[in-house]
Formats: sequence, C-alpha cells, structure tokens
Amino acid sequence: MMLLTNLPRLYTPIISVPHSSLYSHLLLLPKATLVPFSSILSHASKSTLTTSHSLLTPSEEPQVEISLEKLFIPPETDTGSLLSTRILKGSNIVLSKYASSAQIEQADFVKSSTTTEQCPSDGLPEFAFVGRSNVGKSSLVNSIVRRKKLALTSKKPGKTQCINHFRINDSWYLVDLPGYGYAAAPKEVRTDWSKFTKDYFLNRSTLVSVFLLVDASIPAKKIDLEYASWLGQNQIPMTLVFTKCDKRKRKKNGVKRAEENVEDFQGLIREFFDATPPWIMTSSVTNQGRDEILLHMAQLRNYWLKH
Ligand SMILES: Nc1nc2c(ncn2[C@@H]2O[C@H](COP(=O)(O)OP(=O)(O)OP(=O)(O)O)[C@@H](O)[C@H]2O)c(=O)[nH]1
Ligand SMILES: [Mg+2]
Repeated sequence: MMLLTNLPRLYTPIISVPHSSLYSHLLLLPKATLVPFSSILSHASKSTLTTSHSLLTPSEEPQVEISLEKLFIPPETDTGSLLSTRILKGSNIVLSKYASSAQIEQADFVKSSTTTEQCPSDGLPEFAFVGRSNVGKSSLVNSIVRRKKLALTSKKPGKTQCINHFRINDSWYLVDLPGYGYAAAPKEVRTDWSKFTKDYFLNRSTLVSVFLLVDASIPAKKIDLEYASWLGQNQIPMTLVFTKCDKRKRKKNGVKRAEENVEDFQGLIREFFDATPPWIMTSSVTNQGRDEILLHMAQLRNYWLKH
C-alpha cells in the first residue's frame, strides 16, 4: 500500500490562502514577498486543470495562513518551482501532474458487504468514507456523484450498516461505511463496527485512501481524535474531510466557526502523523469542495495505478 502520509517535510515560509466564497479561484501568495503564485479555477462543472492565472489578494480578503510544511504535497510533485504551485480551494492539497480524469460520468450501486472478503474483487482502486454516525458520509457520496438518493441518508444516526460499494465510471469505487460512535441502534442491526471496518482498512489492498469525515460545525470529539490516531499508528493513508461547512458561518455566542474548528482539529492530530495529512472543507448542502475532492481523488488514484 502506498504511504501518502510519510512525505518529506519542506522548508517553512508562510503563505496565505484566501477562503472567501466570493472567489472561485485558488490563490496562493507568499506573504513576505507578495509574488503571486499561479491559481487554478475551481470550476463548478468542469474539473480540469487548464484554467489558471495569477491574482493578487484583495486586502479585505480573510486569510488562512498555511506554512509550507502544513501542505499536502502528493508524491512526484515538482516543488522546485513555487511559482507553479497550485492548491485546491478550501484545503491544504497541492495539485500534481496526476490530477486528471476527475469528472463523474456514471455512478452505480454495486453491493453491500459485511466482511472484507465479500467486497468486490475486480482490483479497482477505492476510497472509503468513514466517520461518526450522522457526520454526512452518505450525503457526501450523493453530492459527489450529483445524485440525491444514490446512497441512503437519514436524520437519525446509524442509517448505513454495511460496506456499500459504488462504482464510478466503471473504473473506481466510492465506499460508504457505517458510522462509529452511535450505540443506540438496536442490537440486532448494530454491527460490530470496530471489528469489521478495521479489518477492512488493514486488509483491503485496493484501498487508496481512507477519507475520515469530521463535522466542522462542532468542536473536535474524542472519538474522532482516537480514530485519527488509530489510522496514523497503522499508517493507513488518510484524507481529513471536514463536513457541514455551510453551518455557523458567523461566530455566535462564542461558538466557533467551521474554519476555527478545522484549525483546532489539525493541531490536535498533529502528533499522530509524520507529515501533515491532506484535508479539505466540504458541504453537501452547498456542494462546497465537491470538485476539489474529485481532483484530489483523481491524483491519488492515478498515482496509485502507476505504481
Ligand atoms: N447542514 C448540513 N447538513 C448535512 C450535511 N451533510 C449531511 N447533513 C445532514 O446530516 C444528516 C446525516 O447525514 P448522512 O449522510 O445520513 O450521515 P452518515 O454519516 O451517512 O450517517 P450514518 O449512515 O448514520 O453513519 C442528514 O440529516 C443530512 O441532511 C452538510 O454538509 N450540511
Ligand atoms: Mg450513511
């Protein structure tokens, strides 16, 4: 299994990434020099890398500062030329030459499995969505494939109870897993989550990366931190996906905004990983992060297929 979390650390000048939704451009500026990096148009319907140009940051733009060592730089990315560095909007993910074929043309439900052995055996690469019950795993599957009901969702936690495989473009899988941290499901439908999904993570050879979903509208939960720690210790490649970023746009009564919860979570899991894992902000309500997640998956997948 390739190891995406053990990439070399880089030097650490501070760069600034604007995150306002007013700007659909990805923009990266080194604060000290104000030399514009190239940016990429994160277009709603077209996930290509062809549109790119430079911009200067408007002074009123809120800034998220990311030091270079906190970026996720995919393997074989040319970091020699900072001027060509491109970062996916609302994430720490640098684009590599492998980011292609990101559009979804077809999505089919294939099967539900309760053991790793029952999962499809055609060798296609896959990404698994995992996270607390109700965090929005099934909703994110639907947002990504632009279908309202491909994966079943519910206001009540504990909806998904099996390993559900969805085949995309006949060439890769999205996998929707049951949530953890919900003990109120009736015993007969409650699966031994830790047993069956941990076996899946450790033994599924076609698993390119786990996508650990974390609710960005609330402060970090102990169980999510424990889960991230387990993935780190077992060196399972992981992408952190922050969900429900549409909620709490403004700070109210001291309750933190999504951006602050995202920042706090990074700090709390830092010690579990040798290098910063990729993270990305999403919302299944506004479809924030949909095209970015697809580009990220495409570059992980294309790299995996070549190695
Ligand atoms: N505001 C907001 N609500 C969301 C978002 N994503 C999911 N929800 C809501 O959260 C609830 C749970 O969503 P699901 O997608 O079923 O969650 P899940 O993680 O698959 O849950 P389990 O299958 O029980 O593990 C539903 O009421 C969704 O409408 C989001 O991005 N923003
Ligand atoms: Mg679900």
